[in-house]
Amino acid sequence: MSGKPKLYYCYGRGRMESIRWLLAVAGVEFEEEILETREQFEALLQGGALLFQQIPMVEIDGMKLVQTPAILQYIAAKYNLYGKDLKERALIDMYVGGTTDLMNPIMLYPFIAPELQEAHLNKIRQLAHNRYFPVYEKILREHGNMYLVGKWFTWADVHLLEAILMVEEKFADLMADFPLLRDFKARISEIPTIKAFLQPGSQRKPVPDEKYVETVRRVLQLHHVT
Ligand SMILES: N[C@@H](CCC(=O)N[C@@H](CS)C(=O)NCC(=O)O)C(=O)O
Repeated sequence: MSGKPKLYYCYGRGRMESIRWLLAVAGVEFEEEILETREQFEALLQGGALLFQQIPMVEIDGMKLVQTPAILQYIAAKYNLYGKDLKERALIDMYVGGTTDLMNPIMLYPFIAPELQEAHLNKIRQLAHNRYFPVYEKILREHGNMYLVGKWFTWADVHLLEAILMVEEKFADLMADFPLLRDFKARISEIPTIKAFLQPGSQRKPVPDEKYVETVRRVLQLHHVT
């Protein structure tokens, strides 16, 4: 055992990507076991490693953690990215809740039936433009700080950056209406660990493609997601 956290997931973003982001931004090196076959997944199941028969799973500090929010909260708290007190923590949870609700339909998009994809994409655009991004723009304006919460960057900032990048990949023009979010993105992308994670060759995963979708379906035996 190397002592590094070990991440169990398919080769792709999905629910694991925010965990990769948070570890990378905290400057924590991690290993990955890439699941490509149903047999690998079943071996984990049979070994009792997956509490609810689901991934992501992360081995860290002698634990086998599942449930993405629990994993993220543990990492955020351990590496001082979870605010200075309970009130800051509540704000961080609330803001991460919003970015999660925006990222979930983007994460689901590659699994949507082709005839439903256009409507799904329109819905994502509406959510980003009319519901979530105006809120984060307002928070940055009113907080008057470089970051969303307190005086230092937190998990909420990391999650917002990930959400902005995911939305931009789908709608390159959308950020035009959100100048503070554009500034935020430019500033936070200069934080050294973030800059490194954004470079080619990092453990950041690419935009989902057909191969990723096929692998997830094979490993998880998922047939229909609509
Ligand atoms: N609430 C869980 C949901 C995990 C989840 O749905 N994982 C999917 C893959 S991303 C999975 O393992 N699906 C297989 C199944 O539910 O049987 C979390 O937040 O981690």
